[in-house]
Amino acid sequence: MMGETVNIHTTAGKLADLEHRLDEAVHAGSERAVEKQHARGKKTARERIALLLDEGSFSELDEFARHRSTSFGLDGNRPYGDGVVTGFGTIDGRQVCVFAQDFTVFGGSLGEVFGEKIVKVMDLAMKIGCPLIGINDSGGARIQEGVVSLGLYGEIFRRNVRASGVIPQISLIMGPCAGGAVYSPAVTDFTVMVDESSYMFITGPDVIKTVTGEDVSQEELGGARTHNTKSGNAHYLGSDEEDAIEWVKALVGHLPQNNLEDPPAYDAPADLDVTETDLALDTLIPDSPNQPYDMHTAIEAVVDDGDFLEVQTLFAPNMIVGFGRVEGRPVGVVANQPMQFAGTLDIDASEKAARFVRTCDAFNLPILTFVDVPGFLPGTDQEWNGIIRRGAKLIYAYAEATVPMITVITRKAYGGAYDVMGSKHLGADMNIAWPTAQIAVMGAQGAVNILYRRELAGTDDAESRRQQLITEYEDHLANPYIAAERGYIDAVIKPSETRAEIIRALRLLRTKRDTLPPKKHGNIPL
Ligand SMILES: CCCC(=O)SCCNC(=O)CCNC(=O)[C@H](O)C(C)(C)COP(=O)(O)OP(=O)(O)OC[C@H]1O[C@@H](n2cnc3c(N)ncnc32)[C@H](O)[C@@H]1OP(=O)(O)O
Repeated sequence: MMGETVNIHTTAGKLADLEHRLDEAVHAGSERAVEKQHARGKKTARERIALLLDEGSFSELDEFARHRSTSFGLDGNRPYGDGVVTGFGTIDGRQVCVFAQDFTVFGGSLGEVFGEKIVKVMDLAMKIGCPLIGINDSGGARIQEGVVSLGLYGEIFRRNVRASGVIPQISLIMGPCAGGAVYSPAVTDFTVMVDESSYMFITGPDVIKTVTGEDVSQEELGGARTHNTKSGNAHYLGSDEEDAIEWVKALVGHLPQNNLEDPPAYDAPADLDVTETDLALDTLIPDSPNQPYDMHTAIEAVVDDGDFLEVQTLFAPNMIVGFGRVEGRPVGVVANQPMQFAGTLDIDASEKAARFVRTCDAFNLPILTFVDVPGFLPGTDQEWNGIIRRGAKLIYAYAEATVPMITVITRKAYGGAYDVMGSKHLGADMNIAWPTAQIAVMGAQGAVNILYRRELAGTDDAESRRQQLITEYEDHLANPYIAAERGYIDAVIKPSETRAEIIRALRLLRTKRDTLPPKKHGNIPL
C-alpha cells in the first residue's frame, strides 16, 4: 500500500518509506508465530527488551540487517533484523548492551547475519565497558546456512571468553537453547532460566533415547528446575519471564560496568549502635554443636535492610552465595549453611562458592565469608567424582582473590575446611570469630575416638571416660582462642557486634591494594 501512495523521491516520501520499513522490522515475525509464542506464556524479543530496559531508553542497532543466503529458498524470505534484536539502553540509568533472539523469525535460529549482529553488539559492549545481557530463545544454528552459522557461534564463544572478567555477561534463557548453542550462556557469568518455558541441553530426549535407551522428558532433562537444582548451570529460577527479568535487573544493580570500575554504590552511612537484629545473633548458636541454625539470619543481620540477593539458591544449598550491600556498597557473601548436610563442603558446594568468589574478585566486590563447616563430605561418590581436584578450586579462588575479604567464624571450622573457607592463611584481610567458634583439626567426638582409642577399648566405664575426654578437648582445643593467640583470628567478638565490626573493616579496606605476580594466567584445577 505504501508503494502505491508514497513518492520516495520526496523528503516526505522518504520519511514515510522509513516508517514503513521500521514497521516491517518490528513485525518481522508472522502474526501466527507471535500468537503461538504468547500462547506458550512467552514474550517476543521486543517485549522482553522493553521489560528489561528503562522506558524509552532502547536504541536498536542493525534493524534493517537481513540475510544474504540463497540456500533452500531462503532468498524468498528476508525479514528485517534476521531474527535477533540488538542494541543498547539503560537499567536504572546505567548503560547496558543487549541482544534478544526472536523465536518468531526462523525460530530464532542463528545464521550469518544474525550472528554478525550479536558479535557487533558484543564488541560494542567490550569497547565501551558495559554489561552485556543476552536473551536466548532459539532453534540453534540455522540449518539452511550450514557451517557459516557454526562459524558465527564460534565467534560468539571467543568473544564470551575474551569478555569474561572484563564486563559482566548475563544470559536469560527464555525458550530453547540446545546443542552447541548452550556454550555461550555457559561461559557467561550468570544464567537465568524461566520455569517450564526454557530448556538447555546438548542432546535432546530423542537422541538420548536412541543412544542410551533412557526415557526422559525435555523438562526433566534440561528444564529450568533441573539446571537450578541438579546441574548448577543456572543461577536463578524465574517463576515467569517478568520474575526472571526483575532478578536480572537487581543483579545488574550489584555489579560494576566493567572490571576497572567499582560496583554501583550509594551513600548510606550506618549507625553502629547495636540494634535488636544485632542482639538476636547472641542467641543464634544453639548450645548443642549438632543442632543446626539458619545462616541466613547472620547474613541478613549484616547486609543493609536485610536485603540479600541469593544466587543459585536451589543448587548445593549447603553453601549460600549472593549479594548484599553494606553502607550502600555491594558485597558478595559466601557462607556455609548448617541446615543442609550440616554445612559440609562437597563438590557442588565447593564449585559453587569458587565460581562466586572469582566473580566477586573479577568485579571488585569485597567478599564476606561466614563459616560453620564440620569438614568435607565423606564418601566414595565424592572421592571418585573428584572432590580433591574440584574442592581445590575453592582454595584457588580465595588464594588468588585480591578484593577485601572478611571472614566470620560462627561455630565449626574444622580441618582442611577451616583453611579453605576464607582463612587468614589464604589471604583474608580480617578474620573474626564468635566465642562459639571451634577452630580445630576436627570435632571433639572424632578427636577423642582417634587419640584415645586404645585407652577407651581397655576401660570398663568407657562411656563416662569418653565424655570426660570430650569435655577436656572442648575446653582446651575447640574454641577460637588458640587461633586468636597466633593472630589467625584478628578479634573474638560478641555476635551482636558483627555488623559494626564488618562495617569498620570494610571502611578500612576501601583502599586495599594487592596484586598477583605477573603471569599469563594461573592453572586452576578445572
Ligand atoms: C554451535 C551451535 C550448534 C547448534 O545449534 S546444533 C542445534 C541445531 N538445532 C536443532 O537441532 C533444533 C532444530 N529445531 C527444533 O528442533 C525445533 O524447531 C525446536 C527448537 C525444538 C522448536 O520446536 P517448535 O517450538 O515446535 O517450533 P518449530 O519447530 O515449529 O520451529 C519454529 C520455526 O523455526 C524454524 N526453525 C527452528 N529451528 C531452526 C533451525 N535450527 N534452523 C532453521 N529454522 C529453524 C522451524 O522450521 C519453524 O519454521 P516455520 O515457522 O515452520 O517456517
